[in-house]
Amino acid sequence: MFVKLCGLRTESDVTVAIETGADAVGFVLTSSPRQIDVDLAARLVAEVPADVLTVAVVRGITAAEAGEMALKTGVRALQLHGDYPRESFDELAELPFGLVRATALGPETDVRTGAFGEELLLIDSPVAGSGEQWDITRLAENPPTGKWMLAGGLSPETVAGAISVARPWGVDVSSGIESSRGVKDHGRMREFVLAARGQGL
Ligand SMILES: O=C(O)c1ccccc1N[C@@H]1O[C@H](COP(=O)(O)O)[C@@H](O)[C@H]1O
Repeated sequence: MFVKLCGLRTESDVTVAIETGADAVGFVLTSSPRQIDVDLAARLVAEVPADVLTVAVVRGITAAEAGEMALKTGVRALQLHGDYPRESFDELAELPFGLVRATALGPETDVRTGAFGEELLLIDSPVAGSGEQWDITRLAENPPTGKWMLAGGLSPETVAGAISVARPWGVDVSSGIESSRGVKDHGRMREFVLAARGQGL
């Protein structure tokens, strides 16, 4: 199970994420309690070994702005969160990082990974980064294909059950591994990765 830990803000967050064996780490560059600036993100990205995917997470800015920020940080992937159109992905296609299309599940959502040219698809709750759970049984009506990650209200306590219902390729979490909004709980980061890989208590 591919595991992404998102919203890291400090060197110790990054160190612990790497220790847990997480496959990917996310840095939020736009408005959020977890937002960090490009310079700090670049410093944290530089601490991450090559076998861990580094992801810049953005919402509510143009594709051009997102591409410029991602380039400055040196991340290997850019997560476009929200309703970015196909044209935004086309605009960013030649840049030297992969693209993650992050969207909530609606009746018209294209749930085929790669439909917009992205490498990974992320299906999230309607309010990204809120920690709110959503009805993942709806995925059965419109099952995603390819490499797709499940997010939205996951936690060490819920992730194993969510995986058994939704059968994603990977999982992504932010709120569920925090002690308070924006502050990562290193114990919960460890518990989450273990639980996602079926090694929880
Ligand atoms: O984490 C944020 O603050 C955030 C802000 C803007 C866009 C995306 C954001 N996070 C993404 O939301 C999910 C995690 O949600 P949850 O907090 O676990 O419910 C994950 O995809 C993050 O990349």
